[in-house]
Amino acid sequence: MKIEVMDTTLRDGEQTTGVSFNEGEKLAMARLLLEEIKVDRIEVASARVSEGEFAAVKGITEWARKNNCLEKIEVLGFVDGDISLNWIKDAGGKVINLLTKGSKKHVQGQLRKTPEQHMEDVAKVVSIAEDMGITVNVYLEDWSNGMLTSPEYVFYVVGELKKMNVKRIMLPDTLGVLNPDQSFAFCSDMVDRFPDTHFDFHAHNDYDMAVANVFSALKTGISGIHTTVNGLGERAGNAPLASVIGILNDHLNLQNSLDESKITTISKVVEQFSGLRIPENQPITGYNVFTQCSGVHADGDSKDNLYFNNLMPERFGRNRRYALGKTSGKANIKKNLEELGIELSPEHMKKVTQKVIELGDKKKIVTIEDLPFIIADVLKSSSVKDAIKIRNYNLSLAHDLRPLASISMEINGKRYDETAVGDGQYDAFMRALWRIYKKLDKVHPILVDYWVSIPPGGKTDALVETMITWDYKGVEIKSRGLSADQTEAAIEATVKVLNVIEEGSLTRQADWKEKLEK
Ligand SMILES: CC(=O)SCCNC(=O)CCNC(=O)[C@H](O)C(C)(C)COP(=O)(O)OP(=O)(O)OC[C@H]1O[C@@H](n2cnc3c(N)ncnc32)[C@H](O)[C@@H]1OP(=O)(O)O
Repeated sequence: MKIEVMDTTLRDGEQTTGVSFNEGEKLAMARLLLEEIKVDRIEVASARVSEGEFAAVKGITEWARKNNCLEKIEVLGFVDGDISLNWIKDAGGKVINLLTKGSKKHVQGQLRKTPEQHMEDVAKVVSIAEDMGITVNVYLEDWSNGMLTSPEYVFYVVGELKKMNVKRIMLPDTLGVLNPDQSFAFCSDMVDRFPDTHFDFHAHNDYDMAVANVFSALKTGISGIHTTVNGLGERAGNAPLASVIGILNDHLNLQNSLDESKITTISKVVEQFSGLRIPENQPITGYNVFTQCSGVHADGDSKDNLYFNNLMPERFGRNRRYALGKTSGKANIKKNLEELGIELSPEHMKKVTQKVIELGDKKKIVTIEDLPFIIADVLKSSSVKDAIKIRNYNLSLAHDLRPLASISMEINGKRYDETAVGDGQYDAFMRALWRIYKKLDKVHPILVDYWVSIPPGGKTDALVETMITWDYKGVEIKSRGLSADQTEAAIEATVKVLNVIEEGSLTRQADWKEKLEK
């Protein structure tokens, strides 16, 4: 049996706090959902809401008419005689998803009607719809609570609906109260009592069980399910389309029309339009869910794809990535280097790995974009010895006070301490450093240029590369440092140049270059 998927990103998804789609955005999403993802139906709005919503529905129905898919465009409407129906008709719609009450509590408490009166009102709307040539699907709002507290009412309502010209009956867990066992039991009950009825199940994620509930509901033989892109929707949202695709294809093997390779595109589009970021660990669509962080996993992948599951990223138009950080080993780094087309000697590989782990200790993740900087940094410093070491430093920055630096350093095994103020933290650091040099009667290089960059796409927590140009006895030298912190990167570049100077009596520019760029 083929499962029908109705996506309600444009209606329930828009009921997410703070989310409002404009006319153009709604049309773009409608087209992507129907043309690219190939969902069977979409619910695009609630009737009567606003002029903007009317224009949006009109835009979608005009496009759908030209593309022969008007029956796939659905609009939620109310039990209000012909008001919602006229709104839908004027907007060019052909399908109403009629919001009826699925629990006794709601019919009595909100509409203040008896079940019989409610059914009379519903029958009136269905009959008007028939005259207007509008297809009727019916929501049993609060159906899950109806099954928990007034099942006889639910069975009465469905019995009445079966006498009317209703195409589908939609079973919403409106308040997201069900668990998978209850979803299975209640959907089974509906399917058994009312055979030959098209039932859709509509989950909400209040207990983080929307996808699990969809899984259980689909095992009962219901005909369709509702989803939203990125799990948008009222309160905690609905069942995310991407996760539902995963369980339909991998756990239930149920026939469906969805093209999973396009799911990443629509997720990103909806992320942009809704302004709600996809959590980085969101299954299938999250930025990091196809990233292996641990070195052991990367090693296993290289040997025999030992750490892959069925959710291969390529299915969803994505690639596997290997994170760089303190949990990454050689294998992770090798995978990244392969992607960049770089090969390193075992010795350099070891150094790069050490540097990545060291940086990972300070920063959560090192990205592939950081890697060329790290390699350049490690390779450039590999031929220089370590006669000068900064043991400790303390830099202070306070409002209305000049930055202060206290440093403790080692030169050829001897310790020196100094403190200085400066115009910035790095300036204070350098002044303290040069004081030590002055005491030792050592000539120090003069800073002539200071250049800072972050890898492309880097954020405020990205690695920073500092390139400093020095003049030492008339010779221009460049050194670079790399760190998550700009001042630390500058200090690293400084120590590097001091070590090169300390190492020998090189004076020719070519020699400097050779030392620093090897
Ligand atoms: C399953 C779901 O998520 S349901 C989502 C339904 N969609 C929406 O609510 C979309 C946004 N809503 C709106 O823009 C507005 O609520 C409108 C335009 C639909 C109606 O607005 P208003 O006329 O101002 O009414 P209000 O917003 O206060 O809604 C409450 C009224 O609707 C009635 N109502 C509630 N459910 C239904 C229903 N299924 N059918 C008909 N009337 C209903 C209530 O009884 C109440 O009527 P009353 O004022 O006579 O007591």
